[in-house]
Amino acid sequence: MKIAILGTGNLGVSLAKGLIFSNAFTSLYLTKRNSDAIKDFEEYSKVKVTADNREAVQNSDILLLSVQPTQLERILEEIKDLLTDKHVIISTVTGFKIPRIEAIIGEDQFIIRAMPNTAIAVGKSMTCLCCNEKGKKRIAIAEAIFNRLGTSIIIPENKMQAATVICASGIAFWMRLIRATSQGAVQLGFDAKEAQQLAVHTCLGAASLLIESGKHPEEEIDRVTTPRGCTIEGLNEMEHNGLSSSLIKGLQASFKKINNISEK
Ligand SMILES: NC(=O)C1=CN([C@@H]2O[C@H](COP(=O)(O)OP(=O)(O)OC[C@H]3O[C@@H](n4cnc5c(N)ncnc54)[C@H](OP(=O)(O)O)[C@@H]3O)[C@@H](O)[C@H]2O)C=CC1
Ligand SMILES: O=C(O)[C@@H]1CCC=N1
Repeated sequence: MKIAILGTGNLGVSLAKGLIFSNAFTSLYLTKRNSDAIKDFEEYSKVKVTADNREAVQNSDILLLSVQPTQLERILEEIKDLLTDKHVIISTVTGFKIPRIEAIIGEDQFIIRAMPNTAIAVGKSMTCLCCNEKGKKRIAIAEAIFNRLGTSIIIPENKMQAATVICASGIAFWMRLIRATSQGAVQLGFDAKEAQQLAVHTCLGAASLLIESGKHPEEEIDRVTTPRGCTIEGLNEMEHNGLSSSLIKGLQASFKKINNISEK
């Protein structure tokens, strides 16, 4: 696959790392106006760094667009006359809906929206996908790419904002939960390094249990909570202080914000 990432910033760099470490391309163009900032990627074979989006488009088939929402229109205008039937356009841009993309480059393009997260750098992204009518013929390509770099599901476009909150912003939310666990572990006597190790591997264990078993979290919780034991004592104290409620409210606030941004 000849892939280009147009707009190699925070997410684009994560995408590039994931693609490089999974060796998932025959050539990879990375673009950025300040391309010097990502020059180091040229150390990898088959990777080309440039500020020239048009050169990248002409030499690639899969175009991953990963700029800020306010920057997407400009880049689409810049490349639209170069688009042919070989191109699959995959946008990770938040809130920039397919009809807006079609209004710039036309409906007769394979257009896919992807909402990955930065864990794509280590092949562990949860990525949600949707596409335009024509894109249905190429969605399997996007699935192949994102399944190699984690897990993907196809969803209707009207759920992409919610997916952004849960999966993309979700990385930040989980990081805070891990940090809080580490802080608690330090208070209980572990040094900072040990505390983080305990927190991340316990978090990984919890997620792995649910992935492998497909069970509801509460079923696994029941296995841990000894009657009158320390687990239920801790859980109830957390809930009295609003753990679940706080998380749900945070997700709702994030969702409200993303809808406001997208309307502008
Ligand atoms: N960060 C995340 O975890 C996630 C982000 N997203 C979405 O992905 C998109 C990218 O996010 P993020 O990586 O955080 O944003 P960044 O601002 O970090 O990256 C955008 C990059 O695009 C480059 N750029 C801007 N204009 C052009 C242009 N005309 N040609 C080439 N490159 C250009 C910028 O560099 P320069 O100015 O040098 O050109 C910058 O490095 C956003 O729409 C975001 O909402 C989605 C999921 C997760
Ligand atoms: O914080 C943001 O708005 C973007 C979208 C998801 C991740 N970063």
